[in-house]
Amino acid sequence: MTDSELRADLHSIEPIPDADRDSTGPQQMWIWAGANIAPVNWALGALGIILKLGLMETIAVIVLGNIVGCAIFATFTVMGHKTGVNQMVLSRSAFGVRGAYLPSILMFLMTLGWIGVNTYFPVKVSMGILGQFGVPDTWPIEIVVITLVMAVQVLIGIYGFYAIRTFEKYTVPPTIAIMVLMSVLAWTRPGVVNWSLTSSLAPGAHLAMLTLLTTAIGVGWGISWVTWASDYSRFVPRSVPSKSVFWYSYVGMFVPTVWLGILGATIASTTLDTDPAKMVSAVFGGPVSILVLLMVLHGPIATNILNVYSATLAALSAGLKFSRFWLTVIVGVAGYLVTLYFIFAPSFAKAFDNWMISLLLWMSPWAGVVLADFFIKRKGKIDIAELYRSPETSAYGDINWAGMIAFLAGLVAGWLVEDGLVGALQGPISTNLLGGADLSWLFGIGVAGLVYLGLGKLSTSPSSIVASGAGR
Ligand SMILES: Nc1ccnc(=O)[nH]1
Repeated sequence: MTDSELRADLHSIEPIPDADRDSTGPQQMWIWAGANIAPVNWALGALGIILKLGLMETIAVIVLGNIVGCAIFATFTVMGHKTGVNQMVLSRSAFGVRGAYLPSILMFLMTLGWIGVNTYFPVKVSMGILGQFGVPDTWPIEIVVITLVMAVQVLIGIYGFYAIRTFEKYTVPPTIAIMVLMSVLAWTRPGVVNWSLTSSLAPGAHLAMLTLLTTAIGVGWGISWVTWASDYSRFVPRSVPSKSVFWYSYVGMFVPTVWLGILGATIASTTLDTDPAKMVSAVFGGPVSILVLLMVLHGPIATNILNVYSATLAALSAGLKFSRFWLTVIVGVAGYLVTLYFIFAPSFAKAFDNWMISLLLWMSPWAGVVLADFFIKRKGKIDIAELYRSPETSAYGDINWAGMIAFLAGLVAGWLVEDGLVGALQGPISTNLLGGADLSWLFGIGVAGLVYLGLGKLSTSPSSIVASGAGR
């Protein structure tokens, strides 16, 4: 596959010209719904049960957390819609042209990790279903399944936005139908759900776990998508109001995330296990399992095509210039490694929690800085041409130290009040003063945003001059 074959249907990181901005609100909704009708979203709910919350409170954490988290996410889609620019180039206005290389590289690496995370579940479920047909669950067969799933998702992903939105538009509605069928089966059959499951934790540990899971599976889920948001909303024309971009993206992310989280929690309430293969074979047999297999295989593809596409944009935004061929190789290899890590980890639930908590640690302060810069400091007005000038000449500067310092401050603040499952992710304030509560996402965003605005008041950086003369 060469660059020229793809160029026609693929934009890079330049602003999308008005003539090419032909996406719609509903398409944005299908994109985010598709990305979240993924089996990994079952894990969100199952995680609450495995880490010993009761069923109803797990459901409450998922619902209430996502009301907030999806709003934070949807706010970021507005940025791309207003400017036509992808998320990582947009963050140059807060971090400087080369300063933004830092989040771009973090975003690139994290995205490769997600590809592996998303591949774990479908591989496990496929093995469970194949097992019902007599195929043994051995590691060579797992490797074959991982390879097939990885190959398809990487191929679609490198085709870019137009392939993605068309794929999601047609595949998401039937997938939703399967999701509904699964839910009806799971929720109406006797013995599948233990509705009265309550927490076995002592009161103090219980409260700490509620806050930890609010970060990991509640508010954190929406935040975990913010660095992708504008990459897709930049294709929606200016004639569509930003408000409708916000709401379509919100609903697209909220509904499947919450729904599948609840489905995962309810099934886990009796299996008490996150092993998705066990979850599926415990509840669905025969022909239904084939449908479930289809949904399960669709999920990672729908998610990972976004990951592959946005990983490319992040790499380009970091100034890296490598061919699509090498990108594909890197993506494939990294995806394999992370998938293997999860498959061989003794506890998927704990590995997944560590993954979520540690990536939110940098994403929350990043989000705080970017929100404060775009919506408060610049009031939504960006001088787009300046984002693309050389580091020496751009009005946004080479490295904006206010952005960097605020990011670091938010990172430290978030860590101090974080309480993950391993020592490195347990901050002293949380363990010593807060009884183990985790408030990392909130302090990460809040402290980073406030420090950024505070530093802006102290100095008149070149960028604040541009803000007043903003144009498009
Ligand atoms: N939560 C996620 C964010 C980004 N990519 C994913 O695959 N998942």
